[in-house]
Amino acid sequence: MKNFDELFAELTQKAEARPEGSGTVRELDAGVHAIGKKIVEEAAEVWMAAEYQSDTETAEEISQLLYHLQVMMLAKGLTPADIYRHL
Ligand SMILES: N=c1c2ncn([C@@H]3O[C@H](COP(=O)(O)OP(=O)(O)OP(=O)(O)O)[C@@H](O)[C@H]3O)c2ncn1[C@@H]1O[C@H](COP(=O)(O)O)[C@@H](O)[C@H]1O
Repeated sequence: MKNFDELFAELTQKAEARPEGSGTVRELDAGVHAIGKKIVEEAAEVWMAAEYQSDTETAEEISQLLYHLQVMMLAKGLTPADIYRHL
């Protein structure tokens, strides 16, 4: 189990090291447009899960949305601190 900051640190490291087989590297290479589409898709899955599926499934979809938001943060050079200052 990891928290938001720990996942961001892991993804930052992946973006720098570019290990073979990393989905994060693949997604970053696809660019902001593709990442944005993934965010919209995952957000819709959160909505559908919240209305029609279990709390566990909803939590899983939310985790996937958070992951893709973090990939977008990396693509744009944003850090968690850039986000937290708006919360
Ligand atoms: N937390 C996640 C995570 N959440 C979601 N996803 C990806 O987001 C997609 C969501 O799955 P879905 O079933 O909703 O989508 P799908 O349409 O079936 O999948 P695709 O065909 O779009 O790939 C999958 O492709 C997952 O690989 C994630 N990919 C990686 N992580 C974590 O990120 C870290 C780095 O991962 P890598 O860069 O792949 O090493 C690891 O700790 C992973 O656990």
